[in-house]
Amino acid sequence: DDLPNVSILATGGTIAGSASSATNAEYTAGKVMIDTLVNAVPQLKDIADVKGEQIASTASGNLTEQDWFKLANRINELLAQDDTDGIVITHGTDTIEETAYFLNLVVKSDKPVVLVGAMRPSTAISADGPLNLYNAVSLAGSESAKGKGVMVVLNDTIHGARGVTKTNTASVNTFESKNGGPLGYMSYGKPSWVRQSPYKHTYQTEFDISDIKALPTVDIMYLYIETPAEAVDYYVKERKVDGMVFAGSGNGSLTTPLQATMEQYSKQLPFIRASRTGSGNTPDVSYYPEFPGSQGLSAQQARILLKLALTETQDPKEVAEFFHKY
Ligand SMILES: NC(=O)C[C@H](N)C(=O)O
Repeated sequence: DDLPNVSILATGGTIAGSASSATNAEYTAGKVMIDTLVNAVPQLKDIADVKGEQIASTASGNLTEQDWFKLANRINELLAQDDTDGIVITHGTDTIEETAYFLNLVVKSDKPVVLVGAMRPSTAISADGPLNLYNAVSLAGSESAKGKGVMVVLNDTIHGARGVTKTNTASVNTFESKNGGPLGYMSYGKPSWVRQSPYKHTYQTEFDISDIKALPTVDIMYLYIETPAEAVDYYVKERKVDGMVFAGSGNGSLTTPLQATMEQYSKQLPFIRASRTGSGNTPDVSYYPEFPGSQGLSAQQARILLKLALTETQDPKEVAEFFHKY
């Protein structure tokens, strides 16, 4: 047949969750294996030739950098083959925005890569996973999804990896694309597009993890009234971080004591200013010359870019430039 070949790489999450009844709010994530999820949506065979692989089976907060390497290397291997047209990754929604952005920076192909999850477990009344999976497989096999970067699909919406974030603990409409809006929408497998990302991604990026065994250590500190400045000493001296991201207040503001402590280390390692507000720009500003803004990236996405930037350069000024490109 001339259906597209789509590989589904499964990692767990609520889409593979199972509860004791169809109305129980408590469930175990990552219980149901990929073949069962695929068999639950027989319509998939009308839109693609689907192959499934189990990469992990967990709630997404438990995924590790080693899982990311496994996933990224497998995706690059599959997409290099002529008989793979696109990839779907089933994933828990809690951290889907982190894996999506990581893959957006390290996948070396313009073929579609789509992450998909669900807010209701597979056993629930009106489970959202089956239609989300149908949309994801269809999108991964779509010619028009090529070159758009890694995408996240839930609730009939196509989000680009940069800026997508979970905004609600329970709603099926939890995902939003901050600072720009979604790339498009899905209607029973049919994509329609409204924008493109102006940032570099996938086949355009300079990052290459194929020979890397571990990424530099980057942690996040969250700012609030009376944030202990000595926590910075702990991260630098005890944790021995290679860089740090601050979820600052407002557009990446710091407290005066925090700024003073950070300045002691600013020649040694980069500190990036993100925001705890959840949206809006975090620009470079003249009053914090040593501390570049994340340019609107959330702290958790800025951490990933900083890790990858540190594989290319240790120079804080050069690191800062990556935040304007990606
Ligand atoms: N809706 C979900 O998928 C949440 C789940 N705890 C996870 O991220 O694995």
